[in-house]
Amino acid sequence: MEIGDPESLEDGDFEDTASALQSLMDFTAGMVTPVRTLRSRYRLVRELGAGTYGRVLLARPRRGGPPVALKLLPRARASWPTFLREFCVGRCVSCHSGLLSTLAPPLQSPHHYAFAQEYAPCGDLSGMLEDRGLPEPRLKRVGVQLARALDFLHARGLVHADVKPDNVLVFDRACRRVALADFGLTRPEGSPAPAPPGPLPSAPPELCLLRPPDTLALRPELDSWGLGVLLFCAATAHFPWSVALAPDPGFEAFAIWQTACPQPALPPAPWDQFSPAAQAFLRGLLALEPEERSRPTAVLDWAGEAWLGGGPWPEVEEEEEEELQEDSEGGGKEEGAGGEEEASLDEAEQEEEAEQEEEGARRASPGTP
Ligand SMILES: Nc1ncnc2c1ncn2[C@@H]1O[C@H](COP(=O)(O)OP(=O)(O)OP(=O)(O)O)[C@@H](O)[C@H]1O
Repeated sequence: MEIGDPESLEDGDFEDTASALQSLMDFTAGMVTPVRTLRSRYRLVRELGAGTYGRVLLARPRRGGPPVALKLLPRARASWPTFLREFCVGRCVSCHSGLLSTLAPPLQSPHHYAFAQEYAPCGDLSGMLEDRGLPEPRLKRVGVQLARALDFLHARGLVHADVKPDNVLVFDRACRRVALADFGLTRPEGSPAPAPPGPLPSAPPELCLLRPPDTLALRPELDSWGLGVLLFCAATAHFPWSVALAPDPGFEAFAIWQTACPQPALPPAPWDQFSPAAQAFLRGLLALEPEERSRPTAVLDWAGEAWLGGGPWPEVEEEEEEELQEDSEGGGKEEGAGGEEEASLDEAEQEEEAEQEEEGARRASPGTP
């Protein structure tokens, strides 16, 4: 069975998905290409970002072709199965435009595991939200694309488990294409999820309440909550709370609104800046009880309605004007599209240099351990 086959996963069968993924990982283990240095394959241009587990570099394949985002997992921190799982999940879901494509072959150098992914020229969504939220047309595009992407993952028995603005990559400033990335925590539905290492604003209450060593079986409802928080962030440029637990004041006000019976005529701030349609789907995605939560595709039912107050939105004029502006400034252009100087040595290159030097030294003195 392939994990990309929804027919065989009608019941979201954990055993089937987990064993299919394990088989794929076993097979892929024999295909990981050893390289003496990553620079033999790629020209490393600059760092795109860094996360908990690794770093991502803009890189140009030496064989030619478009620039890629090279994800490096230091072998000192990432285990072999962790690397294989992230690569295999990424490959399996690469056919969906709302999920970032992972490119073969996976590589291992003396210090890193690595694989390439398609490069998103506009970076991640959190970078677009520094000052203000997205205007309505872009917000809707983000919501619709991510709802479909999550539905695709869930239909294959997988739970992303890390839906947040940092993990949404943007290909153009109008958000005509965005893709969910970072499959480092993606697991078959039903897998045990540990308590988060610290308070996370995108984690649902059931995960925030978990105390080590307890675990929680991963369900798609975890991603529904992540999508609800993400859409709030995309609209307002803020998280609704620091953590989804009392006594966080933002969360308490929301929880009182969610459970009030009868419902008050007006929602509390900041939820009152959303239209009644958006309030309805956000309350569904952010239901406090996981079993009452809407599927991500609930967003699609409301795509024809206004989501924000303050409209009407001059969609065509606004977007076209901005795109023209970007074109004239060269924004969204393929970066490193040939002819550029190789970047001065950054940290990753220095590491690679060190690898080469170490190896040279070992060869020069064969008796040294
Ligand atoms: N394909 C890409 N194109 C452009 N930028 C990227 C790409 N992939 C990653 N980045 C940038 O690098 C950052 C870190 O990437 P990623 O989330 O994959 O790393 P991570 O170590 O798994 O992070 P986390 O701590 O969230 O687990 C992203 O938030 C983004 O800013």
